[in-house]
Amino acid sequence: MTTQKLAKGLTPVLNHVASKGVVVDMQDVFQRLTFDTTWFGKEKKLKQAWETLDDVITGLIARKRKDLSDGVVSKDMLTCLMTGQQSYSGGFKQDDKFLRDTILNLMIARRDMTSSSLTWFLWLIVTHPRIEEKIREEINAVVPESELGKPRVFEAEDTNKLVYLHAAFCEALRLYPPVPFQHKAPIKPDSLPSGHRVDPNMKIMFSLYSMGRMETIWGEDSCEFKPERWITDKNMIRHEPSYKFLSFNAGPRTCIGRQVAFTQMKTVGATIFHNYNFEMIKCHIVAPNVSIILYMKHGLKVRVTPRWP
Ligand code: HEM
Repeated sequence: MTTQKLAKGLTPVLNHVASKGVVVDMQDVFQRLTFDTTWFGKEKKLKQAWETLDDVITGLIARKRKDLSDGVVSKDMLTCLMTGQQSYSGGFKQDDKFLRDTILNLMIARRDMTSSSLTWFLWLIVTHPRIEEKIREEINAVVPESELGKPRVFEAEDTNKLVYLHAAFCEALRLYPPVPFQHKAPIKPDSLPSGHRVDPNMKIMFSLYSMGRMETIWGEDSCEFKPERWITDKNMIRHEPSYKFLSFNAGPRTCIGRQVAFTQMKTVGATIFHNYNFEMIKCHIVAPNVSIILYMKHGLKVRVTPRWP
């Protein structure tokens, strides 16, 4: 699913729930949106599911290999991986098992991380009206005058100038990292900067969730949702080192989908806040679940109303 389709796929669903006046779980909507796996039924055994995925992915790789040998070169991630372009693959050609695992990773990573981020982001914005207003002001400034006050689906190109929206996503990811904790093991005995000795039998756990809220890392207002902290005096996104802002991991296994994720999230963010108002359901409890992905335990139940007739 391309970035544009992601935002386009959302509007018919939201128009429908708005017209019926029903309560909708936006976490569920975002999860369905970001991963189209209807062909991969829940009742299937894991082995069968793996074989199906294997067949599909092997077919994709074979088709791409034929395209490449016929001289058809397109600008997608699989082409980059297969032709060994530096930015995606580290500059060497990949074997089929590596390609298959990477494609699977891309499919799964996309669904879980992006839908988790969108869910927390939406909740944070709806519960911070001042920030919601600023996001809408910024969105209005990029909409051509002839299209103001009308429904609109945003595309990747529209989102380049949305600095405040980008900052709001960074801030949501800082406070609610979709991967809330990680572990690493040293390949040989070593000592940490703290002086603690570590060896290959040990696993070092660290909590990204806690690190995103530590005063020693982010300052006294570390627990506040404040997109402004990400914006420089020149109205650009402030660069934070990946070992400080760890939501995309750091080092050699860092997320390769970071830019794609921001573009997708911004097209969805701009589209939903331009077109709809969201109202939280009273008494609905928003709480994180205990899992390797930071979902909302009870989903995100809201009512949706269109902003334009
Ligand atoms: C907000 C959205 C996203 C977040 C927060 C995120 C975060 C992460 C994190 C923390 C890892 C490291 C996982 C680990 O070491 O166990 C990772 C890896 C990865 N991500 Fe993302 N990701 C996001 C979106 C995406 C998207 C949209 C794609 C694909 C287009 C993607 C592709 C990948 C891949 C392929 C890896 C594995 C890299 C490797 O192991 O070499 N991610 N991501």
